[in-house]
Amino acid sequence: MSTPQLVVHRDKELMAQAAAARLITKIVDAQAARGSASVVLTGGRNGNGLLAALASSPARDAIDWSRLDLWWGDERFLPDGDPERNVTQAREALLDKVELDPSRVHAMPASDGPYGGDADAAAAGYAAELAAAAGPEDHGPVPTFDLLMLGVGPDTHVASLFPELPAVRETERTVVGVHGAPKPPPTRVTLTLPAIRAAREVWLLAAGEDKAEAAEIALSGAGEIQAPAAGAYGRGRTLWLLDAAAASGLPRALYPPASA
Ligand SMILES: O=C(O)[C@H](O)[C@@H](O)[C@H](O)[C@H](O)COP(=O)(O)O
Repeated sequence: MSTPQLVVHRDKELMAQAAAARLITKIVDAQAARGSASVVLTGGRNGNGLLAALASSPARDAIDWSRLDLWWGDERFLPDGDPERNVTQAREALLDKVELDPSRVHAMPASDGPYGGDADAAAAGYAAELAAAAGPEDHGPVPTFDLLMLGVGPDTHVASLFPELPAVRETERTVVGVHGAPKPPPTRVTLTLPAIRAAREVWLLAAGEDKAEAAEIALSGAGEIQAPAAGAYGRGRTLWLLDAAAASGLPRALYPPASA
């Protein structure tokens, strides 16, 4: 378990730009070291804001987009192409603007896909896809992600792991269906904490006043069932990327001065 590190930026816009620059460097370094990179994307405003910032970055094409494996931390269980799906929003923000290898873009199943409207079957199918991509050197039935990003919800949820609901309590399966999520839509598919913790690095994105309480709760020793973000950590590094508004409730000693 890696102790959370915090970086605080002046505002939401700067946080998105700085996180995008950090992501470019992370991917370029992974590709230089291992020939390819594996990244798990998140949905939500902060996650999509980061992707949009990356799309407009002058350094964007330092990444070899053909050697990048993309996975998702969660997905709204809706028909393919639905504007509310995380993959739809990621395509609009970035993915349709770069030359990815389609076989390396692993979207979670849609509700009109091979599993029909069965979110639990869709989750099992995605777990099988992850297991098939895992190698002997990996930690369990998921590939070792270089980076897994998570937007933090105002209630401290990450991915579709909501406080007290069954999915955050899962200790064996890597992907589960979610029913009755408090954040619409109610039916989702999500990685579980064991899958999240297989990542080398986990970045948690929290920008905006509405995330201040969640950051304070998650970083003050709360349990992962009550505060799922508290249970999201990487094997080598856990990094919270915040803006000053989201960090406003944190003890000043917990984080360095906000960037200029
Ligand atoms: O499917 C989703 O809704 C996201 O994956 C979810 O986990 C999101 O990251 C958080 O709810 C934060 O969302 P915002 O950045 O929009 O606050």
